[in-house]
Amino acid sequence: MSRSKPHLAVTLGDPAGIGPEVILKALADKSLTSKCEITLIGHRQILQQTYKKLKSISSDLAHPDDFNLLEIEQNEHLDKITPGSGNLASGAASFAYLETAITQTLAGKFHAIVTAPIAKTHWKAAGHHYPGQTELLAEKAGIKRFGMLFVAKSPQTNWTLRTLLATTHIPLSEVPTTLTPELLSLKLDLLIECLAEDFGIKNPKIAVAGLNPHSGENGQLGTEEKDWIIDWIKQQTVRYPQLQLDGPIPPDTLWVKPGQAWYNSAKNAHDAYLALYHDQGLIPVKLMAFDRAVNTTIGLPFIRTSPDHGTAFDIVGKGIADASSMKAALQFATELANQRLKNISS
Ligand SMILES: NC(=O)C1=CN([C@@H]2O[C@H](COP(=O)(O)OP(=O)(O)OC[C@H]3O[C@@H](n4cnc5c(N)ncnc54)[C@H](O)[C@@H]3O)[C@@H](O)[C@H]2O)C=CC1
Ligand SMILES: NCC(=O)COP(=O)(O)O
Repeated sequence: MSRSKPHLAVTLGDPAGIGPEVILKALADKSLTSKCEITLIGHRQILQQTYKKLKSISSDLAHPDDFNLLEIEQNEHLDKITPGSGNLASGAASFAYLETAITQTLAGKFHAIVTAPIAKTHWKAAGHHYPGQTELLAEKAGIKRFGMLFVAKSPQTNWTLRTLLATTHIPLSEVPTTLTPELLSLKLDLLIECLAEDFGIKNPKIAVAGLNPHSGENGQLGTEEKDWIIDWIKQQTVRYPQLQLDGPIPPDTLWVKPGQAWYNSAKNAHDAYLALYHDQGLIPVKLMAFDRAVNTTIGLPFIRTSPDHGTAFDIVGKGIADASSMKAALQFATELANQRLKNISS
């Protein structure tokens, strides 16, 4: 693949959700599309329906015919897709879009995949039992080390919030037993590699959240910190002498400094935050940056980014879906691809 601009595969996500809308809105932004080449992966009929429905209520909307489209041939259920309510048909379609994007990317056709959101329940209805797109990407790429990282740049201070989730789509009750020193070491290794390779941060400052209120208050409010998290943190500074690893920081106060860095001044903020479970990391991310955070899968042999939001079935067809996070996902994929191409050539 030799191109002057990164070539991005953009999957439509669940065709009954807001994916097609935020994609057409994002692609109307020429400052984005001039920096990359785009191939959409999905069904032309879905894009045309979205365009027809929204063109009178949404001023900034790209015409689907202006972009390359890799049409998915699997279309026997297409007439059963109802905008605003996903089902087996929309789950089967969104799965096929991503599968195709991965196969083509592994074959060297694209530098990066940008995915619109899917609904996990509809994948399940279609017989695809994955917690999310992340796990399908990892499985098809043949890797076991991967992580879900959220990245957002503050419009106020230009500071970048980076939050890695140690565990993702599992019930809260399974978090304490899923978290192990081995799992945390794997996620930390990935984070350190990613900070160096993609962000040029060689001596990172990383903060680790506690699991329990007040990080357990010396075992009174939970014992995981006392039992092993505190020791694990000490061991990592031996493994990585260049690393500043702070924690376990009580999970409520952990987010005070990133909040200050986001709105006011980046003094004393960390380069990245390791949250121990989904909502511990994503509530602050979405509070600060719902309109611009990007979900990226680290550890893959290719780039994958996605907006931070879901399918938003409740607002489909109203023309009110905000495309900023999709724009940020396209922008970030382009930046990462350029950075990696630069790393290869230097
Ligand atoms: N990357 C992905 O594929 C993701 C998929 N999901 C999936 O999405 C489905 C719905 O999940 P929810 O928890 O309801 O989250 P959601 O993000 O779809 O919606 C939450 C609320 O935010 C609003 N919203 C979301 N995106 C918006 C946008 N771009 N502009 C304006 N308003 C927006 C929605 O209308 C809704 O009120 C689930 O099946 C979930 O699995 C959720 C998050 C990420
Ligand atoms: N909450 C994040 C999310 O649902 C993203 O999942 P994935 O589909 O990117 O694995």
